[in-house]
Amino acid sequence: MELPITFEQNMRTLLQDDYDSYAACLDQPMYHGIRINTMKISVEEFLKINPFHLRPIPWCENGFYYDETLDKPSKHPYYFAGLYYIQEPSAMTPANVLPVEAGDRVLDICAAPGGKSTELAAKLHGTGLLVSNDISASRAKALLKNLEVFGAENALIISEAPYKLAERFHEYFDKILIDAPCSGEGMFRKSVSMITAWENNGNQLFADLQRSILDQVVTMLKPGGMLLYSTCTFAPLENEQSIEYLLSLDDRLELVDFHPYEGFDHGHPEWGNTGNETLTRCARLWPHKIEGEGHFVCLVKKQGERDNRANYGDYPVKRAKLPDSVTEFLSHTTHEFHPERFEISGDKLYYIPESFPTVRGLRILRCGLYVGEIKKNRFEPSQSLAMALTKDEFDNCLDLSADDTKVIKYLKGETIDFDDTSVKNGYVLVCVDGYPLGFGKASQGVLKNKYLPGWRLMS
Ligand SMILES: C[S@@+](CC[C@H](N)C(=O)[O-])C[C@H]1O[C@@H](n2cnc3c(N)ncnc32)[C@H](O)[C@@H]1O
Repeated sequence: MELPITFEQNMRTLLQDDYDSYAACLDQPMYHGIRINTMKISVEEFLKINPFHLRPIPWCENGFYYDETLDKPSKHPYYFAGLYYIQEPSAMTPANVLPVEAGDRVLDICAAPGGKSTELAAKLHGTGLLVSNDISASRAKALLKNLEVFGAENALIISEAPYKLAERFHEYFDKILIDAPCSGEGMFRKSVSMITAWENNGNQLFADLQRSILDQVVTMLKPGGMLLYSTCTFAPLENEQSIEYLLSLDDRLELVDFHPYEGFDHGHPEWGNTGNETLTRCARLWPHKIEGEGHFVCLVKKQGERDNRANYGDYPVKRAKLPDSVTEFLSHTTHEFHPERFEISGDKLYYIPESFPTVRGLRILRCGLYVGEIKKNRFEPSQSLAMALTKDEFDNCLDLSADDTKVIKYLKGETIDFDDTSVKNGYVLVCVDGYPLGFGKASQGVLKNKYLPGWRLMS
């Protein structure tokens, strides 16, 4: 692969004798992975129904390599059921390393399109709060979709500049992930357009951006909380030196040693400016040392006592009496809903997470779970509700097997005929091998398609 001369010189300086094996590996095919959504299915259960050629990714319990010459996971119905996320293997490390606990308030500040947020949501498993933010409104829409497909109910999806969040969320979060915008030197094998972008932008532009994000993020972390910084680039200016900058912002911050996986390199104090030996606690993933494209990852703790009692919500839910049409619909599901957390906004019904902040004035894409639309005398359940349910939680399901041609027809938005006599007229939760895909409306063996038009399978 032809690399920019300056980049090559930089890498030769960093890698020295290893440079040739790095350059040679760029001519090999890249690695592809899927990460199982443990909120919907355990790894063990997935492996029982797995249709792909999988191999475990050593550093991620729920991550697997697939064979892209044989497998097309983005076309499989299980993808539409949210059973996994397609992700470059080394990019699985950050959300895997951040020790998210049940009930945590978690911020993912550069979250789109959701590769890490979907795993953070799975780790929270419906507890606590996930605030997923991305400054790009268009990218935040993809983030929203991916979190909805995953079945996340407890997410607040925002598109704001970090300073706007810092004004609102002082020492608010238990865990923060900063998957920083970067020069993407670990993406060259994935896309040659990244090489052109590198030539146009260089490293300094991103180093400045990273520092401006770190300035804000550090004030939002609770004492006793942890933050994880990651990039998919190799330049010390955007890695060790960004961390030196971060550590200079607050005396309470210190690097945490996390389990060193085989093949991971440590951070390099000699590539920084301060000689801080604890930089060895960072991890570097190199594409010539592991089966992945490369990453930089480090975990930082803010010393102090963590006050978990502060994890209450201050969101003033405007409790409204639910219309009969909603109550009737909800009588068909055993999904756990606390009546005091429903909110009606216009004709839309939302279910607000327990720990929820006041969000007025922020550019919000979603507050909690969008449950559905209240029409004149009826209620239309949403696609996101279907994705948040399990098959057992709805009393009228049409369960199809993955190789049934009706599944693809359903995903394409077509009306389907069925002969399952146990399916009653009215709303039906359509499932593939027991995992929900969306709703339909049945009448005498014909299913009117309610799969969200924007999500439909195109080819
Ligand atoms: C490396 S990507 C994030 C990838 C994402 N974490 C994932 O795993 O799917 C960096 C993201 O940072 C966003 N970004 C750039 N500048 C930002 C800023 N000042 N504040 C928040 N997000 C920013 C970009 O829009 C981009 O989506």
